[in-house]
Amino acid sequence: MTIRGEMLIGATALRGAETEFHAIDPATGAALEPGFGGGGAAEVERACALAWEAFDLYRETGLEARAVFLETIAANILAIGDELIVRAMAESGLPRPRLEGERGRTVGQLRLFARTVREGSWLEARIDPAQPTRAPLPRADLRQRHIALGPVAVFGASNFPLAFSVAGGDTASALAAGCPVVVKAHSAHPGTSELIGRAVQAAVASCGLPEGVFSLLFGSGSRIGAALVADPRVKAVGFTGSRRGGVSLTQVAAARAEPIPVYAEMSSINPVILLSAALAARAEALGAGFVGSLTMGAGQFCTNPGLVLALDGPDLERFLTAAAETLGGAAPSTMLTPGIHAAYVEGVARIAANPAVEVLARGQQTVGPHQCRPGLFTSSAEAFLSDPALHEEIFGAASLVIRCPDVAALRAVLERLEGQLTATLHMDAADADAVRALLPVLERKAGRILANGWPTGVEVCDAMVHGGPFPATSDSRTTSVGTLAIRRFLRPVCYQDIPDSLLPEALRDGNPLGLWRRVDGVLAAAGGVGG
Ligand SMILES: NC(=O)C1=CN([C@@H]2O[C@H](COP(=O)(O)OP(=O)(O)OC[C@H]3O[C@@H](n4cnc5c(N)ncnc54)[C@H](OP(=O)(O)O)[C@@H]3O)[C@@H](O)[C@H]2O)C=CC1
Ligand SMILES: O=C(O)CCC(=O)C(=O)O
Repeated sequence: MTIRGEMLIGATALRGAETEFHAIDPATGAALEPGFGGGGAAEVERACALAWEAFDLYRETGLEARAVFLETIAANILAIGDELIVRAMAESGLPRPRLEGERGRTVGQLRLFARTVREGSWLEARIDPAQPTRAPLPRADLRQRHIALGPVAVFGASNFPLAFSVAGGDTASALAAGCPVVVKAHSAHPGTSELIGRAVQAAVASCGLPEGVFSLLFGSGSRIGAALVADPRVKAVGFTGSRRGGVSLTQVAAARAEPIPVYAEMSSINPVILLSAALAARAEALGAGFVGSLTMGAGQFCTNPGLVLALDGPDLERFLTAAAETLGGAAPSTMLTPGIHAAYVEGVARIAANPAVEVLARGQQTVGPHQCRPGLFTSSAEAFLSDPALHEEIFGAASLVIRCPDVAALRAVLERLEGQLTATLHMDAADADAVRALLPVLERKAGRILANGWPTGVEVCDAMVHGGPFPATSDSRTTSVGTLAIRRFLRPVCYQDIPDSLLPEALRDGNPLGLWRRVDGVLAAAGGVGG
């Protein structure tokens, strides 16, 4: 497939007339061909108009047809072959095995949403049959299902050019819900975006769907991205990226005549708590395991363990010695973009210059442009509690270990944290009482609580929560990974006394779709109301 530097608007491909830009290979700093033309107001208008035109038709596609569409996107992505991996490597600096794994995750995610669509429980069909003889007042026939919100704007993430980008989790869940999608591609990987975008566009055509189900725009976030979020036909937003970008988009969305939800995944330092018995039993192994998680992918995961908390003492020293030794041998690795690299260098310099912080270890010296040299720092609970600068995420392989004098200080540090995607406990049986005391705090702070593991590497499944209170996300009630993500793009509608022949199939007598439905308070696969 040739990368042409073109945006995809419905069934057409066109070159934007705004400022031309190139992807940069972060491993060399060289500009990659071809150039991409940024889009402008006309392309936003066209993409949104087509999406709106497609909406009513697409949201009522049968469950089987929609599932086949998602599976076709997955097949088309695989059919691109190695060209996709080669281009993504050049645009992101990420290594081949990581990108091959990410492609598998992307395709698996689309197939998982196909299964979810077919199964249909996300429609949450509820039926409260009429009670005409109820006293003192009769009850009407009331039936509820969920419908798609409307066209969704998706912002591709820099750190997952496949799994959180053009056909990533936000797009898969929005399409599964019945929402057309307009993607604002991340400017760091436009070639990868075009390849994937063409795979989606081809699936729209071969599945006979309205062309506006999918469009892909290039250009500046603050112009074309903000214009997309402001467009009245867009009804929700999915975003993964910086706190500043995410907050800015929530403000654009809130300032609209009709405010809309923004599901922005932004910033998290993912505290890891080393409890005393676990630390005593395996401090060295924990130190090595921690550095493995910290340095994976140059630390460019929003689940990266950026903060470690433990009681001060000899066992923590053992952990720190092992971690420092492992980290000291860690090779530098290329970061995603010159901008992300510059932000990392600046963040590390800032924390290293903090008088309350000790530099415990740095990784091997860098040998090429835009490389991340890992860093491990320590400080005290007292310093952490009094200096909000120590709470800030440094995107990359840098982490801060806080020495806590006692459990009360550890708890105070946790209480002071902002919202998190994850919180990790390393514990043994003898730590159970401490865990019991900390769990209520962790539940308030984080979307996912782990025991004896590391937070990087998110499973895509039904039970996953990849979310959390602000600033981990802008809306803690949901997740951006896993099948529950579909809920972000749905809303309930209740049908009162609507004749059976006019009801959506999901709610008709006889249960023609064979759905799990709550009928008169009882959840059942079939049964009640004639089905
Ligand atoms: N939470 C997480 O998982 C991640 C966090 N980050 C953090 O973000 C920093 C920068 O990384 P990056 O990936 O470029 O993230 P950004 O938030 O800068 O960009 C993400 C996307 O949003 C767009 N955008 C940014 N700001 C705005 C805005 N004000 N209005 C509308 N659209 C906007 C960008 O457009 P454009 O193409 O113009 O840049 C891009 O498409 C990192 O150093 C890191 O701190 C990064 C990746 C993931
Ligand atoms: O750790 C993962 O697999 C996912 C992390 C993530 O969502 C992110 O970095 O944006």
